[in-house]
Amino acid sequence: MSTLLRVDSVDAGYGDFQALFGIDLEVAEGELLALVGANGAGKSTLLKTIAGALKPFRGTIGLAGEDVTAEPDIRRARKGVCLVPEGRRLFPSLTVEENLQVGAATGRKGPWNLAKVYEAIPLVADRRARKAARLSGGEQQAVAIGRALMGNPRLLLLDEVSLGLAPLVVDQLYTALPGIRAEGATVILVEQDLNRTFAVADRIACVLEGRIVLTGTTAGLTRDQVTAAYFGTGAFPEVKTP
Ligand SMILES: Nc1ncnc2c1ncn2[C@@H]1O[C@H](COP(=O)(O)OP(=O)(O)OP(=O)(O)O)[C@@H](O)[C@H]1O
Repeated sequence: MSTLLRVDSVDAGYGDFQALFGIDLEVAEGELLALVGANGAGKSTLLKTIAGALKPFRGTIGLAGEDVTAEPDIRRARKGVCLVPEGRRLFPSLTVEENLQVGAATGRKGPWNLAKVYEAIPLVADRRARKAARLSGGEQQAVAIGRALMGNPRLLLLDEVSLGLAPLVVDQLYTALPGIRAEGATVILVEQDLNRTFAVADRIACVLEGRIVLTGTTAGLTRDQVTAAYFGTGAFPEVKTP
């Protein structure tokens, strides 16, 4: 499979503070990669750097063979890179449907439209006429994913979208994932729940204190290895598996 995303020797952070150190990562077209790591490990920072919301101090970000390091998030969005950040970022005075329509502003052609989003995430369909301000946190999160899909993402970056959500909502989001991939999206997600991670991901990358300390296919890694990498205990394999 061809490489969609290539992160090369990336250092990144905020002002004087360095949060990421020498990140190398490749994600193949169509793959689902899960980023795992403790609070503050640097997962969100990595997603922001990939999305172009944060400019790396050093290193490069390649998308489908093109160096996009210098391109801001808006230009990357037009190329299909879409970040669904932690927390709610909807327009509160707009309805759910209007918020979804905002997502189509990338102008990217593709399989996703309102009907498809409603089919994939029924919870969103049920709330379509409601103002975003009147949604629960979980409902807003589900709409944020729907809005991202409306932009026909080529690379969908989901940052802890299940955080604080009711199990029913999380189930609906995870049930929608295979369909999202079948429509052609490559996905990187941050997920704290290892059971879910192992159930949905093709590959896992563990981030510890700003470094990727372990990567491997879900089938090739054990929970113990991932847990040890998460907490920074135990020995990690010296060589990263493909
Ligand atoms: N806007 C910011 N300004 C300064 N430092 C920040 C900012 N955002 C994050 N950091 C710091 O960067 C480091 C990495 O944070 P990041 O949010 O990427 O971690 P994370 O792995 O996503 O954590 P969590 O699981 O808690 O969301 C942390 O030390 C954090 O305090």
